[in-house]
Order: sequence, then C-alpha cells, then structure tokens
Amino acid sequence: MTTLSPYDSMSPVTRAAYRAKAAAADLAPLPRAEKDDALLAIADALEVRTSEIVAANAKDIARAREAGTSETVVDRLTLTPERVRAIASDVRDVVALPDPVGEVVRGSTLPNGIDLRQVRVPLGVVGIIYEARPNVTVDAAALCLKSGNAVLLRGSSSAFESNTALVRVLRDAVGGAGLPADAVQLVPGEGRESVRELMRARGLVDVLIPRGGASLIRTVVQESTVPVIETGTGNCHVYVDANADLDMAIDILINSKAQRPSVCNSAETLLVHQDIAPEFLPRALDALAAAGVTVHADERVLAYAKDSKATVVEATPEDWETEYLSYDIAAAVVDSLDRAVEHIRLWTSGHTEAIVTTSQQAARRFTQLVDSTTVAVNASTRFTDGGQFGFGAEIGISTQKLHARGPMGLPELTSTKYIVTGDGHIRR
Ligand SMILES: NC(=O)C1=CN([C@@H]2O[C@H](COP(=O)(O)OP(=O)(O)OC[C@H]3O[C@@H](n4cnc5c(N)ncnc54)[C@H](OP(=O)(O)O)[C@@H]3O)[C@@H](O)[C@H]2O)C=CC1
Ligand SMILES: N[C@@H](CCC(=O)OP(=O)(O)O)C(=O)O
Repeated sequence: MTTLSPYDSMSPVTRAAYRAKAAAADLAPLPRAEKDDALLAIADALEVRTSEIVAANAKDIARAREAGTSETVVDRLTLTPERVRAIASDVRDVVALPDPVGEVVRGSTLPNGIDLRQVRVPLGVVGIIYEARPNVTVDAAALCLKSGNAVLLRGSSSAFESNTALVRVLRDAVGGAGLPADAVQLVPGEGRESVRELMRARGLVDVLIPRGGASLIRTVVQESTVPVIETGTGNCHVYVDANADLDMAIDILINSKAQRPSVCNSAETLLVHQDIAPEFLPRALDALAAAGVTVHADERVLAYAKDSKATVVEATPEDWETEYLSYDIAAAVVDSLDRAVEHIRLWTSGHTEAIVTTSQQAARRFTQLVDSTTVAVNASTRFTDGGQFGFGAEIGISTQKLHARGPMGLPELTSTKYIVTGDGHIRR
C-alpha cells in the first residue's frame, strides 16, 4: 500500500504555501545572529555566482527584446555585474539594521501588577507579486528573512529566468546557513493562475503585497481573500513655487524626471507658479530638452515653448493622470500654491510630491495640504525609496494608509502581540 503524503493532492502553489508556513514557524524564534549569518551568506553567494545570474538575465532580456519590449522596461529588467554587486550591498545594509522582532513597542505595569508588553512579531508568510525588476526578488527575501518571515515570490513572467536563478542562489545560501530553504520560494508556474491561487490562500499566506501597475493592484484588492497591503503607481509632481531658487528648481526637476524615468518615484508632472513662470519656464524647457524629455504642455506653458529647443506637445486631460515611466512630463502653470495643491489632490496617485520654495510658510502649507505618502521640500521625488531612507531596501511603497504608508522596510513586515505576565492574577 502506498502512503499518500498530505501534500500529494495539493496544487504546487498550495504546497509551496504550506512549506512556507512551516518555514515561517521555524524562523520566528530565531535570534538575530542566525538570520544575519544567512543574509551574509546570501550577499557572498550573489557575488560569487554573478555570472550564473547575469547569464539567466540575458535570456530574459533577449526574450523581452524579441517581444518588442520598450527600453525603459528592459532597463528595469537588466542585471549587470555592477547591479548584482549593488544588490549584494543592499543585503549587507539589511544585516546592519536592528532586528525588529521582539522589539517592545509599548510596555507598562498595570495597577493590578500585571506586566503588559506589546512586542513586534513576524507577519508569518508574506506573498509578493511584483514587477520585472529582479533586484526586488533579493530585496524582498532579505527583508522578509531579517524580519522572521517566509516569503513567496511571484515575480513578473518576463523575469522568470532571472528570478529562478536568483532564488536558486538564495535558497542554497539560506539552506547552507542552516535555516529552512523554504523560507524563500518562487511561486511555481508562469501563468496568472498562480496569482489567483495566492489570492485564495487565506490562512496559509498572512499578507499579500501586490507591487506593480494599476491592473495588478485593482485585481488583487478586489479579488484577494488574503489581507493586502497595496502599493501604487507613481504619478508624482514637482511644484515650483513663486519663491524658488531657480538653479535648485532646475536640478530637482531634472533629477526627479530624468535620473531613472522608469521607476515609480520619478516625476510625471511639473506645476509652476505663474509669478515665476516667465523666468523659470524658458530655462526649464531648455533643461528638459537637454535631458531628452518631451513636454506635454498646457496652453500657458505652450506660450513659453516657442523660442525653446524643447519637444513640446499640447497636453490632453489624460496627461494629468498619466504615469509615463518614460522621458515625458506633463506641465502646467498654476495661479497659486493652493491651485497647485488642488491639481495634485485631483490627479495624484498619492505617491510622492515635491515643492521647491524658499518660503517656509509655503513649504508648511504644502506639506500640510498634500495627502501623499511622501512630501519632499527642496528635494527630488526620487528619494522615496527604502534604501535612500536608510531602511536597507524596501518591499514596496505602500500608497494606502493602513498598517504602513510609504517605503516599507523591516518594522512594516511585522505585526505585534501582547505578552501579559501576571503572578496568578485572575480577573474579578
Ligand atoms: N509603489 C510601489 O512600491 C511600486 C509601484 N510600481 C508601479 O508598478 C508599475 C510598473 O510595473 P509593471 O512593470 O507595469 O508591472 P505589472 O503591473 O505589469 O506587473 C507586475 C506583476 O503583476 C502581475 N500582474 C499584472 N497585472 C496582473 C493582473 N491583472 N492579474 C494578476 N497579475 C497581474 C505581473 O505578472 P506577469 O508578468 O505574468 O504579467 C507581474 O508579476 C508602475 O506603475 C510603477 O509605478 C512598481 C514598483 C513599486
Ligand atoms: N526602489 C525604487 C523606487 C520604487 C520602485 O521600486 O519602483 P519601480 O521601479 O516602479 O518598481 C528606487 O528608487 O530605486
């Protein structure tokens, strides 16, 4: 008689989720040193096995190019030896961070003598569905391991080869360090059915993080029975106030738009106060032209475009809500700071907005009125990033308000529980 394992009748995704749950239980009580050792082993292995990773990535890139994928998407997908080294370095940054597990968030002795502590605990099994950026595979795994969570990674099908190679390296390193390799798993299957199965794995997967475009987020928010932390698209704005340092405003605009246009924290709309427009816009249009940016201009910006070298097209209403992720920017002149805020509140995806101003009063009003995860004053929108914020990396940038908002690092991958310690106390 053959004995059936309970796993035999399960789908590959459910089986992976069960294994993750078992691994999460093993990880939860681990001391920091054991988790850090595994992370260091990961960083070393990434460096030692760079050529294997880059070779797998080359297959994804070739497939993407064959399919006519845009160069911005190919850029997101690309791994070079230098990028792999940067990813390994991010992992070492995570090692250097404190372990959030066990941190006492709140503690007191109640009048009856009971000792009450609220302590951080891992979430358990974290499922992440994410875009064609293979670095996210490692960032997510590193953050989850350090915070005592098992992770189910469902990367983009266009990064399948890269992710398969990366997860092989990660699992070898984790297993080699004596931790359960199933703490890091690629969700089996290349199709969207695996996403649907993850969304139905309530009780096995503790939280699902969709990290990608609007269609993904909508699908997961509407259909998941597993609790979701929503990340969001980045329709980010740069507002140049009446009192702005023009050189600073140009630098911030160009950095926000053109440093890496394919990422969610790059700027998509420029708003300029009417009082500074005559001085600022001619310079801004030339600078945008030099950076290769096409400007989708409202009629007031168009008036300044005649003598500039800029490529300018007339904006349509869709431009205000478009996340180009390319060398394009929408631009409008506004009558006042309050009109800029109104425009932002109407069209933003709630990710990141920046103001350039020398007025403290304007900066205060802007930061109070704008309702986005991050409001930058005299700084580029590109700073909304877990690495830049000192979180080591990020598992995503939450654009919702519950549990976490903005770049999510280690504490955001924990929940809490109360430890009630008495001395034979009973409630009367
Ligand atoms: N706020 C944040 O933290 C972040 C936001 N973003 C945003 O993500 C977008 C870019 O991501 P993009 O490359 O377009 O990624 P996509 O949204 O196209 O894809 C991301 C992942 O979701 C899957 N997916 C997409 N749509 C669905 C769906 N309807 N049902 C089930 N699964 C789905 C994809 O699978 P498959 O590959 O198989 O199609 C892929 O694994 C930008 O808008 C960017 O701003 C990106 C990263 C971080
Ligand atoms: N972490 C990013 C920003 C967030 C992000 O990952 O966005 P995306 O490139 O759209 O997947 C960065 O600035 O590098």
